[in-house]
Amino acid sequence: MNEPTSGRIPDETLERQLVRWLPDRRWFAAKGNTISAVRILLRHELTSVFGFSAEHLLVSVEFEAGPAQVYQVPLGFRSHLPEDLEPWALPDGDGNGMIAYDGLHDAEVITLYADLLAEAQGSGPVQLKTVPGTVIEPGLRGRTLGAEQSNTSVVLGEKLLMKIFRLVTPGVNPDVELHLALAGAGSEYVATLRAWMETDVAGILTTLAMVQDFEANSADGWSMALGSVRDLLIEADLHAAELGTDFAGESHRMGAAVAEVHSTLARALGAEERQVASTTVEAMNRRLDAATAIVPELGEVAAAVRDKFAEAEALGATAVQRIHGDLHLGQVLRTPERWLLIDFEGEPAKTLDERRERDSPLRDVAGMLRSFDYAAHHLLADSVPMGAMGAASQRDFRAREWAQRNADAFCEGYASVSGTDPREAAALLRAYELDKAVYETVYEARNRPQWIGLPLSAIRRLTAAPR
Ligand SMILES: Nc1ncnc2c1ncn2[C@@H]1O[C@H](COP(=O)(O)OP(=O)(O)O)[C@@H](O)[C@H]1O
Ligand SMILES: O=P(O)(O)O[C@H]1O[C@H](CO)[C@@H](O[C@H]2O[C@H](CO)[C@@H](O)[C@H](O)[C@H]2O)[C@H](O)[C@H]1O
Repeated sequence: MNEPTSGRIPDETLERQLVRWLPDRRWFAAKGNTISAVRILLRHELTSVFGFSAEHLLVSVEFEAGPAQVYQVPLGFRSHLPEDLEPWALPDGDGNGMIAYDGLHDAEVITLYADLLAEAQGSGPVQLKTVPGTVIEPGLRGRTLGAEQSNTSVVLGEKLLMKIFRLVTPGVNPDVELHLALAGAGSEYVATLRAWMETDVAGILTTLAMVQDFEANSADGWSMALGSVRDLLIEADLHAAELGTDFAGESHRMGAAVAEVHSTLARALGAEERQVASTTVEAMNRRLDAATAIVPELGEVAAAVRDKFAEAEALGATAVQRIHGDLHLGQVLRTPERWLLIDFEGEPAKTLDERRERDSPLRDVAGMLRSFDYAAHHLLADSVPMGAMGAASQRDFRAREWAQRNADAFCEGYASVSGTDPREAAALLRAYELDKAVYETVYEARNRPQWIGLPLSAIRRLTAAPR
């Protein structure tokens, strides 16, 4: 290690700064809960030279109500903060002449992680594991990848993507677990896993980050779908099928890719039959109750939603296996060759045990159908007042047509690989769509309140559908 810096910000000061800084982070998963305290669990120095240092932090965040959560907060410290890092500074800075900031927005800090990867070793309690056969060249320069989402992803030398999990749940992250299983089975439909980072949290080996090939020439499904919808809304006299940017062919291929991944996961990790009533529907009703306490508008539709959940019980038993768990258009990447699925973490709001449970592949299909609905309507949601969202305007009609056309194409693509069309289990598929839309109302209430009309309209439409 190099010469130590003059000042190290004391733990208590950093903890106080984090109480004020964390709630506004995009990746802070406990929006709506008031933080009562932040406690540093791990504070490990990665480097320290005069005027600059970097530390890897794990903090426990305690709330006025509800269980504590662990977050990962790599920090940089500088005596003078360059302008581009100012937005990432923690408030009330200048502890001991140093200013703390989010290290994952500083190329110099990110590059420290790239160096650890190249050495294929960790630093102190932070351990790195490379997949056998992986050699990572030294000197890869780091940069933050675009907008933050549930986690923070950085690109190393335009070759590797390192995703640093923010909310850390003790245990092996399903993103690493499922990527390993899929790679082991030779799946072509995921980016190749190269390494991961782990540490011990309360005696449990816990994933901190994962590293996979960066698909530089890819586009994400959400941007591609929006391009198609935008063209449709400009030319609202045309049907979706008449557009040069019709998306149905891509949706068909995407459905086929999802079915391939499901079949590989079932082969690699097993599948079984489960009763729909006592497992799936019970859990959906519990989730609806919890969501209604947060989004009061759900109270008006809760009985109708429950009726639709009950219709799914008629199926008796259904096959369950490991699935993606939070599939939407932002979780698929189109490379020049094929669609890839990314981000196998499952829904951020679920516990690790829930995310690792076997579930019906129809949950993933429903996730994508919900996403077609979002893509079709969100440009309208930004321009039309929420009260008027259901208005039968020409553009609204076209948007619905687009969502239906792509949902059908996706299901047909899925059936072309699996041999079974997901629409055959219509009641269960609808129940999963409703369950997802209920989850989305909570997600939107907490993250993007201006979008809450999207899932609420969908719930009204899905509950009005005939048996
Ligand atoms: N292997 C990859 N190559 C290129 N871009 C990727 C890759 N994996 C993810 N991305 C991009 O990074 C973004 C964040 O990835 P994701 O795994 O969804 O993170 P989060 O858990 O934060 O939602 C995605 O929207 C996608 O565009
Ligand atoms: O951060 P993640 O990608 O793990 O997922 C969370 O955020 C998503 C939004 O970024 C959210 O997805 C919802 O909005 C999408 C459009 O932005 C839409 O395509 C999805 O269908 C809709 O569910 C996702 O639910 C949430 O878990």
